[in-house]
Amino acid sequence: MPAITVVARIRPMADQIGLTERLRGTDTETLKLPSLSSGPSSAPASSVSVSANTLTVRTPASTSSASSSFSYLSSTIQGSDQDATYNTLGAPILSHLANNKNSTVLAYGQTGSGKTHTMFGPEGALTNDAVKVAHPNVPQSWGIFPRAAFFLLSDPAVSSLSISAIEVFQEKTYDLLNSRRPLQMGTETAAVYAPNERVASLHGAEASNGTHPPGCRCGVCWQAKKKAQEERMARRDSAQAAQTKRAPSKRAAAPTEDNFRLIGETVEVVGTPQDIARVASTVEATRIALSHNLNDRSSRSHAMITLHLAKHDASGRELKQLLLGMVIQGLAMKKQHIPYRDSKLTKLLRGQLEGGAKITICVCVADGAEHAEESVCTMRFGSRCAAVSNVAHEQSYGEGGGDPEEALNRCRAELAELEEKGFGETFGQGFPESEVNGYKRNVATLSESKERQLTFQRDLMEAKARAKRMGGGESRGSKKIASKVGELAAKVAECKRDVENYEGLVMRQRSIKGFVRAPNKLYAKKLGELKELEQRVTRRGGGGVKGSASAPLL
Ligand SMILES: Nc1ncnc2c1ncn2[C@@H]1O[C@H](COP(=O)(O)OP(=O)(O)OP(=O)(O)O)[C@@H](O)[C@H]1O
Repeated sequence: MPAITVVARIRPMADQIGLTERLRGTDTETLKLPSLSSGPSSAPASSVSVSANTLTVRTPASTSSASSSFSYLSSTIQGSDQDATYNTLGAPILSHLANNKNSTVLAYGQTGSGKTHTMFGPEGALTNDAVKVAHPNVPQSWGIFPRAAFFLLSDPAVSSLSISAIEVFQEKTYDLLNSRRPLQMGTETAAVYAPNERVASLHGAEASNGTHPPGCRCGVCWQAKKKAQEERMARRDSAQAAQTKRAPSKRAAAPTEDNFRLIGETVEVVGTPQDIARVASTVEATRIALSHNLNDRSSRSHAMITLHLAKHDASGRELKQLLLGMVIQGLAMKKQHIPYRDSKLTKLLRGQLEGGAKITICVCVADGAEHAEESVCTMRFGSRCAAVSNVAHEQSYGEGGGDPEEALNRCRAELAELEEKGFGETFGQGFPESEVNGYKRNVATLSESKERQLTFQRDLMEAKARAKRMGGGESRGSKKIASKVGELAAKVAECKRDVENYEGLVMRQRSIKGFVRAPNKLYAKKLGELKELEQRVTRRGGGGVKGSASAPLL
């Protein structure tokens, strides 16, 4: 039985939902739409169709003549109905939680494909007014996260509910419920805030200078809105404190149970639908404010919201978690490589992807010719998820039975952790910062190039195996796979050259007397293990992807 259920949500075409889409990285140009048909029609063409649970993406003739069909889905959600979306994605996972299992819903897709809409709802939906109007029901426009929280609140078996929310951006983690304060990955018991780390800066200017129109969605205005909201909350809290003559903080005291605070993030207790709206809109506002101000953010920022619930049952207090994640697909993998395998995101998700947790992945695709290529990438990611079966992850390095690629991912993650703790290489005094940074960049590029090489090597192995199964010949399919094999072989060769170049550079820099100081012994040992594992994986051609429920997915 598959460990992961994959559902597709199709965002209607931009003109059907009153959306003006923009070219990535610019605020001014609108998207140029490649035509799916050779006809003169200027209307944007639909690129996604669904029949039963098979989803077909038609790619524009300019880039490819083929259409791709995917039939691994357990269901599909079309249109804007949030009730239907919750019934398909949220409700089953809540019943799993009721059986005392941790659960995860992950929305994955390109920017603008509807992840936030699915998880939170449309912008501006998370308000007290919406709660009032819908009372006693859940606001119709709300997405899965606030809805799940709403239903958990009304579950008599749930004795307390709290929420934490973090962002993973460029391999750093931030607290979305505490002004995006940097967090450090910690052990379950030793979670701490990262000291002396700068928060990625927002607009320097004062917000709301009177020149912005009402309803303006720029980063400055979002920041101002968030600040005003926080001030309102603080005023409300102190008014309540005066009434009850006791400390009113909505912030929960640090829970004693270790697994409540995996990385030291803020955990807010929620007790009413209004609390849910407040917390959810704070998370949304913090994310959106950032998206206007950090150029590269939209291709690299992921959010994870966790609902922590405590239940009283016969065996005492039970703690369960529902993780709701939004993972942005890196701009069509070919444009930039994001080394997900050893990433923070993977590390954070790993716990959820193991041991009986129910996982539902919602692959989000946007209808429209301009999104077709990205949609195919997203659907391919979904197919990798759907193929995952439950596999134990306990094998340790070097044991004959362990998957070396998985061991490699684990080893990389552990090295990163040691590095964060300051156990890695240090630098001699008197060397300019630019030189040290240049060295670090080279090391990072080297590691990325190795990762790319392994990825392409594995894809090449798979393509070769497929070519062999097809038996060659002149059919269109055979020719296509043969050309894919050639393409991948060229990429592997290119990566190999990069690896050699950067290895040379790094070695030269390391040989400068006094520049690099030896790392801590533990780090050095781990580095040795890493090299050995890299060789093992390279020897077997990148390893297999089958069966891993953690790192290889992301
Ligand atoms: N099913 C839908 N029905 C109506 N509108 C939708 C739907 N899905 C998305 N939208 C709208 O499309 C726009 C982009 O969607 P959304 O912000 O959810 O994308 P996203 O995947 O979260 O993007 P990003 O990764 O950049 O944060 C929003 O205005 C959203 O409300």
